[in-house]
Amino acid sequence: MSELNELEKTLVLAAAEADSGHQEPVEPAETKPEFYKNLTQPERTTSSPEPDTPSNPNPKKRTRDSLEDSPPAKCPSTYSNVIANHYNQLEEKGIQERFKSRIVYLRNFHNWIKSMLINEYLSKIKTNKKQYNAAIRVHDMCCGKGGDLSKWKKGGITHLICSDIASVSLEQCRARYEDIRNHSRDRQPLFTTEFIEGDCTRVRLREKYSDPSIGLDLVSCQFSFHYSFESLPQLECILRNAAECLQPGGYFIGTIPDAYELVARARKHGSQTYGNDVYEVSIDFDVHKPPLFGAKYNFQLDGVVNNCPEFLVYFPVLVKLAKKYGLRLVRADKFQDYFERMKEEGMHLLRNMRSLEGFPPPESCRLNGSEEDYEHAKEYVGKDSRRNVLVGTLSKSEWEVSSIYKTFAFEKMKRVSMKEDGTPIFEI
Ligand SMILES: C[S@@+](CC[C@H](N)C(=O)[O-])C[C@H]1O[C@@H](n2cnc3c(N)ncnc32)[C@H](O)[C@@H]1O
Repeated sequence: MSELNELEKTLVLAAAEADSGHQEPVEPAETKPEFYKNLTQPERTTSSPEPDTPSNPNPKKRTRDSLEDSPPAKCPSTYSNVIANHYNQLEEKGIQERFKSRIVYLRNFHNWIKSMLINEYLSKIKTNKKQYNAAIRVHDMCCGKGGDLSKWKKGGITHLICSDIASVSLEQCRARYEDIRNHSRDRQPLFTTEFIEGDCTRVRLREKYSDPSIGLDLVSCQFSFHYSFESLPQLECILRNAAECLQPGGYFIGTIPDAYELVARARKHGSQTYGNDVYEVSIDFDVHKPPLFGAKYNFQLDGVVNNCPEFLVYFPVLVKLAKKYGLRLVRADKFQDYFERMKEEGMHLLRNMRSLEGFPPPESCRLNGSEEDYEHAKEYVGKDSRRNVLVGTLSKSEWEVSSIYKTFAFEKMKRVSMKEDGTPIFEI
């Protein structure tokens, strides 16, 4: 059996072991037909609804010309400062420190997922460009400290807009970019950049672009989109930011926690708080009646105290509302399914990025987790008749975290006409 198959099998095994309760989708309480009606009939909705109680989006009749051109939604000031402060205060850890972390392979594995997702959609964009070497313009929305800069470099893009609410992270991103540029020995010039500090759930970012008429090919929002589900106006605002400068055929991609998974685990454990030695989720809403917006929970990873609230992303609402902004869902995959689909193509990168832990560990090394965390790998190796079989895996605890997440990709539709009231109509 090839090494490739071994890796696959072991990871699949880990997934099965860490079965996180694949249950029937959990329907939030407020999937009211009127709400959907309003989402499907843009002319009857408002771009600035009443500050919502999550269960009552309370749409009013729209007064502005078009959904895309309406002003940023007004929403109550709630958690944005808390979130910005949290990220501003995060310590910048060196590579050595990061490598000692209990969740080093989990972080690397998530980085691999992001790399594969970015490559997948950059490849589609390049294929669709008629002109060889055509410019590729990207917006890394909620870019953080610039963890994806090297991915953009490898992807050969032309221009990158980096935006984030946390000024300290954005400065670190800028410094990282300068560092890459100063150390770049490539003959090809590195992509150009612009950095925008702002809350993408409350501010129209286009007004801050150096060229507001820019046509973007890709908008990427990694591990951040869920912050927008605090309220309907915030979701509307981020969707408009994602969509309005995308060219038809361009993509909006990202990674988010899967609401079904978070709620199903709470129900399975019969508790608002659950987790293992590397993560803990504390849910702040009724898991039997989750609201559409503002379903707040706390996600703590690797024992780091975290008072930063996160919000459940109810995916069907995202898909419905995205259509209003001309975004059509292309696909969404749980991380384990995305891995299944991409593992062969990404096997080389998986190794290079050290995204899996070797089992059994080499003599001089210790396992990252406890012995029980590798029972699945032990069992697998034990069943193999060959001697000295080495497999790549994630510890069960880390896999339980990874299997919470999913990828998504939307494509920007062509705007074909406009209703009398200015509502755009997109090609389906
Ligand atoms: C988990 S980090 C992810 C950073 C980066 N995308 C990555 O994958 O490495 C989440 C980021 O989202 C940013 N963020 C959260 N809410 C935001 C908002 N409303 N507007 C802009 N950025 C936001 C945070 O400041 C933080 O940098």
